[in-house]
Amino acid sequence: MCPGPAPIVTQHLLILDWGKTRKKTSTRMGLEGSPLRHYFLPAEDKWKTLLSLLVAAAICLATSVYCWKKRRLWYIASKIPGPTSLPIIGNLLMFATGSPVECFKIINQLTEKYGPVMRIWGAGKPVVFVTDAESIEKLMTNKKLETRGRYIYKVAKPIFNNGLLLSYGNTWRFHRKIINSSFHANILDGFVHQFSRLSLLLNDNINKVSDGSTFDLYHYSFLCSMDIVAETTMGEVVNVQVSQDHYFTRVILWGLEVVMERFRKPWMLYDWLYYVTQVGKQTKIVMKDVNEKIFDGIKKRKCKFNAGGKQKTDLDDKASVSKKKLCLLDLMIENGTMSMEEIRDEVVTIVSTGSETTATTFCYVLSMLGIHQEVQDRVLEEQKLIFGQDHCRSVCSEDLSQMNYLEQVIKETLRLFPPVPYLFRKVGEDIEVGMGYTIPAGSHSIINAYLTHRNPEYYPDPGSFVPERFSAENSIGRHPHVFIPFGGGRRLCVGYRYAMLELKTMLSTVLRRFRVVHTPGA
Ligand code: HEM
Repeated sequence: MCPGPAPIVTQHLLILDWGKTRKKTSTRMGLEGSPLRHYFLPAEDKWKTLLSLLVAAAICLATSVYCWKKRRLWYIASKIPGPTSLPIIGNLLMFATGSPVECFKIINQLTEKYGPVMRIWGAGKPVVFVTDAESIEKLMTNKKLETRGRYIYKVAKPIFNNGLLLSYGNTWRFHRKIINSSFHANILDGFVHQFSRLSLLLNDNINKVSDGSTFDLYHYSFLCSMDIVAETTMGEVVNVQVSQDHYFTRVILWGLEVVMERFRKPWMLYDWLYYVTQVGKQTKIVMKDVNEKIFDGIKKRKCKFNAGGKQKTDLDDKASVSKKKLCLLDLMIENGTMSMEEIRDEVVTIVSTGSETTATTFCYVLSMLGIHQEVQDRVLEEQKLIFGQDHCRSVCSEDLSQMNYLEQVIKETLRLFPPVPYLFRKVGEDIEVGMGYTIPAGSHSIINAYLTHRNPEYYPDPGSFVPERFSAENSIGRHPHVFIPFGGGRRLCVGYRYAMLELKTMLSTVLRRFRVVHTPGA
């Protein structure tokens, strides 16, 4: 076959290019016309070339080693269905809008398309989303699955430091044991009168603004749950419902800002970069102020504890627990093994995780009751059976144990609107999940609670609001891992019983006094 002209032209151009370069170099060196002129480069150019070659070789070597190490992870993950991706950046461009709502929609669409075990790529790492009971159970019960991953850790570290949410390994196990015992049933029972007193303040606030028009309920419910969690954790009367300003409110609102900012801008994960930005500098100032105040609070409670003769509380002795009027901080101090910094981390973690979630759920429950008036009527019937016509009586723990229907309403609301829709886990060993797929060690998995709760296989007619789904008889036979608003496994929400008692108290107090009405389009 006759060679075409194209390669010849290409070679010719190449030769011409080389010729030009050599000519320039040899003219500079005075070697014009010498036979050596083709072989010499100036010393500085030689070093530059050598250095460039070395850097290129090092990059090639590092890339090859990285790819070699990751080959197994990539191979196993590539068997899981998911969208096609670009080299290095994976599927990150799909989420470039940065809007949480858009990202949420995209993930739901991808899961619909690729199935209950779906994989995306994020900068060389597979991220696997699961929504089926079998996979969730395998993930939740895996002993090596106890960290939420480096990304979550980095994002939230400036606020929570080594609190329960972010810690892992022995530190987490040790602290979790102490905090689990602080949430003992007898301690929680003792909190109900505080829940009730502070919910009455919420009623007063709602009363001031409920003139028949709409208002921002979240603002008031957030202040109330803030008052509740801060008082039961630190033992201090915080009263943000009255004054609206307290260091706890500041740290939580600031914390939410920081977490969202770092989540949206991955380069902010580098501390050296983050702390020179305006937000980073402000975080330092806010946290310094908050930490000083929390340390003060801890010192005061320590003094009180020491003055009381350092007697350990027998948590099973209900009478002595209620007499002592303990807060969660007291039990951490009593334990005696946690440092001031460790206690601070846990206090900030509990106050932050315990306020926003309950306030959001409270608002969703009232929205559902506004839309479903017949459900609100049933809730009120149950309240009448417990309280008669008394709209103002305080709630006690015996009352709460009778609010079965209200509990079903809360659970159905949490099913439809879980405040934590995604549960993050770093996979420590290969895990065989549903549909025969394996999630390889080193990848990230995200349990999609939102879509699991809306899977018609587990909840027929999933979009409808039907609290009766959670009655005792209708719950028989339901897979334990398809209702996961509080997560599950070893990292199950430590405050889930606290949250249910608090929500029931707040809702009972408000619903006995006010009728919630839905305003279409508001
Ligand atoms: C409706 C209210 C609440 C919801 C929906 C909720 C939900 C969750 C979820 C989904 C997790 C992660 C579980 C996992 O990864 O498997 C979690 C963890 C946690 N929650 Fe809650 N929560 C609520 C209320 C509370 C309250 C009131 C407190 C404290 C007073 C609290 C303290 C915590 C803590 C400390 C963790 C970290 C536990 C650990 O990793 O060991 N939460 N919560």
